[in-house]
Amino acid sequence: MSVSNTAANPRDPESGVTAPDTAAKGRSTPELGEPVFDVSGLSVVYGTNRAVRDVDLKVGPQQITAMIGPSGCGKSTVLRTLNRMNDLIPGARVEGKVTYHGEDLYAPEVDPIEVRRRIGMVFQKPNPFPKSIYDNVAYGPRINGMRGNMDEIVEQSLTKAALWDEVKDKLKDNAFALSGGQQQRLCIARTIAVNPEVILMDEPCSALDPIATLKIEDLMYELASEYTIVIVTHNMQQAARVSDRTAFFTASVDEAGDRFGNLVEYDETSTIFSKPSDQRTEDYIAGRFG
Ligand SMILES: Nc1ncnc2c1ncn2[C@@H]1O[C@H](COP(=O)(O)OP(=O)(O)OP(=O)(O)O)[C@@H](O)[C@H]1O
Repeated sequence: MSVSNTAANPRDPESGVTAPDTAAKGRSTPELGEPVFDVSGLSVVYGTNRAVRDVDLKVGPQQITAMIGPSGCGKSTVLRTLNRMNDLIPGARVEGKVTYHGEDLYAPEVDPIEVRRRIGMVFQKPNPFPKSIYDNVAYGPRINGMRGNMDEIVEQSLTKAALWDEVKDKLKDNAFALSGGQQQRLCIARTIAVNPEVILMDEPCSALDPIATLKIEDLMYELASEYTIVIVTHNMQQAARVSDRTAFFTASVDEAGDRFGNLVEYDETSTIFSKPSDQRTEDYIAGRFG
């Protein structure tokens, strides 16, 4: 599959992309632009359970898209469809369409390993390898056979992950010696090191204290000038602070009594939080359920 990295940067005033006034952190919300992902009629089935149904969602380039909603409404499931992580779950089946730069992500000729290199993922709990800080970052480039100066790749990745200054004098130390917040930034550096275009984040701050959380949020904001970021978060304030667009999911019950997740509303974050069009979104934002 070919990948276009040439989309105009909506955060760059010189790029010709106009921005309406809104939003998180007092910055403008970029136009959606040419979608990186176009999800249509997406359902995910686990065994016989159609856990998520009929999701339509477009993710714009170099911006932060947040998925929020009550527990079990399918946020992580939908996130995993964006880099085919669901392939790794026995019994999971994806129906509908997910395109990445216009190409079917689930076409038979698409290599899921290559998909996961271009579309990286950061998980809820920091999960560094039991290796040195250096080797954690160098691991991906090495197994991908990337050429270039490894010291430079490691330094650049750690710098982009806002960790270089804290670890540059102890690169040979074991990654487990770092704090939780540092370990999560190391995992982000490890993701960046293989040169992805997209970073998916599944509740990346839920295991972190408030200060480490704010550092990761600042980092997300920095990274969004270069990467497309999709984040699942339980923390509504976090979605409001960092994201450009927010998708609100909920869990519904069908006629047969089966529970399923569905997308209620997707819009600019400022709209979702100030004038949502669906009562369920308003209730959730107001803390009336979920
Ligand atoms: N690996 C799996 N095998 C079977 N069912 C699963 C699996 N992962 C998720 N599900 C089911 O899919 C539904 C959606 O779960 P998912 O974890 O995507 O929701 P979520 O909104 O991310 O929840 P949370 O906020 O609690 O993490 C749930 O009913 C869950 O039980």
